[in-house]
Amino acid sequence: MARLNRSAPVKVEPLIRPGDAGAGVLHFGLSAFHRAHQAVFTEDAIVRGGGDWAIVGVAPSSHAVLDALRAQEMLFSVLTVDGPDADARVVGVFDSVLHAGSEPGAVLRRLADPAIRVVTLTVTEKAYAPGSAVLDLIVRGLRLRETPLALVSCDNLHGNGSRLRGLVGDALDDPDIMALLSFPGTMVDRIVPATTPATLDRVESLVGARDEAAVAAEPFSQWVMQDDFAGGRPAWDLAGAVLTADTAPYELRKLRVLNGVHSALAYLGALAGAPTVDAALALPGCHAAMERFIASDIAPTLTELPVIPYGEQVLRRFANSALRYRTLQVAGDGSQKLPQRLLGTVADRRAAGAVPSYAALVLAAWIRFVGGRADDGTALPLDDPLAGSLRGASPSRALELLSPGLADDAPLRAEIDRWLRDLERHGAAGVLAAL
Ligand SMILES: NC(=O)c1ccc[n+]([C@@H]2O[C@H](COP(=O)([O-])OP(=O)(O)OC[C@H]3O[C@@H](n4cnc5c(N)ncnc54)[C@H](O)[C@@H]3O)[C@@H](O)[C@H]2O)c1
Ligand SMILES: O=P(O)(O)OC[C@@H](O)[C@@H](O)[C@H](O)[C@H](O)CO
Repeated sequence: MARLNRSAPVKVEPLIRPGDAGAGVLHFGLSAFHRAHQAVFTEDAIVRGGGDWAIVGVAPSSHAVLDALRAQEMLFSVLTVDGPDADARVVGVFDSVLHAGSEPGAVLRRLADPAIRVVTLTVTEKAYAPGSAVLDLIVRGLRLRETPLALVSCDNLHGNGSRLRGLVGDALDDPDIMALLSFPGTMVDRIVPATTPATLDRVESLVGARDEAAVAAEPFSQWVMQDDFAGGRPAWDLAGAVLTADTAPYELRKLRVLNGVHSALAYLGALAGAPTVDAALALPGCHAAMERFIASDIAPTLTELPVIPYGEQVLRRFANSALRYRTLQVAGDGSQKLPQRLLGTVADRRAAGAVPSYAALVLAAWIRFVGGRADDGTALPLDDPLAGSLRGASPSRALELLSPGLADDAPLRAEIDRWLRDLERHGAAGVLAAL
């Protein structure tokens, strides 16, 4: 079958074609999530509101997606999957792509280019640290900047806008340039697993061309953002994004409920041998356990938005059997993710004098997971920047690596130890079934 490109005969035409709109957004991280989320919102915004807002994508290190997009003249597909149903869309919103490692000069020129008025990022939690290569490159480019620009973190971090502002401000140390910049907070949400060969085959049959940059995603997609764009923005509101003064309540609810439960399913599921999130949720007792985790531990820490109906919706989304999100993918980088997703819940419940038992179970499952063996003895991979220290660490040391002082909380520690004994004795499936 022919490769997707601008002249390939396809069954699904893109809503816009590369070149129809000039470049206005520079995006770092050609992640699966970016392609299924911001790229789609931005294409819809251009269709409904016009403007030169096509995306220049920057790959921080890997060449794979960049090469595929270049081979396909910037076209790629998004497969929306819902149980047995699937629908494909071809997206033409990319203007061009650059490789940060081998084309840093071109990236710096784009960061200084007045046509670029928004920079977005999906660079994973671990890149938000002083000295990270991608932030260093961005700061080098910002030193050349003379016109207003918004920098928008689209990663799963609480207070992502202020976090990025702090890191950039410290590294830049230049109030005049900082005065040109804004850092709107955002809550981003669409479940987008890593692309598999089955995704590519399904896209091929629906689109009528081979697409090596395709992604699959659930139907649900949400983007809540603070309306603080120093250089203007695409008409994302016309594409369904929610513009609000304060994104914090949305971020907190999403991180603690959706991402917290996702990680719970990842660690418990991986220990029990469940390959995917939907399979973990289907383990006997698991759905009810997650409902209680949300109601008993998470909901009392969130007062501004309804939590229980949101949690029910999240569990329905996780049950989507077509997503096949691997538990091992969600389980990766736990040392970077759990502080965002779980430790706020733990801290708030401890401050209220309660011991969050389900959150303690998730911590125990993570400790057992980093130990490297599933309940049946199968080896588990550990993809984490702290892997070298975590492998072979005692429970106290693992908790200390996650957050200094966590292991010293005696009531919490007793609950984690109780779960560790239960997991050792009965396995994760046995523990869930008995809850
Ligand atoms: N997949 C989802 O369902 C989803 C949903 C909401 C938010 N997100 C956010 O998007 C991010 C990407 O997720 P994905 O599932 O698409 O993963 P992915 O593996 O497709 O993409 C990861 C991206 O991060 C970049 N990256 C990795 N390590 C980096 C580093 N140290 N410095 C700079 N860049 C780095 C990679 O180059 C790649 O572009 C997540 O970390 C998360 O914060 C993902
Ligand atoms: O993308 P990560 O690796 O930070 O986390 C894995 C998932 O929990 C996450 O991507 C969710 O699918 C997503 O946040 C849903 O919007």
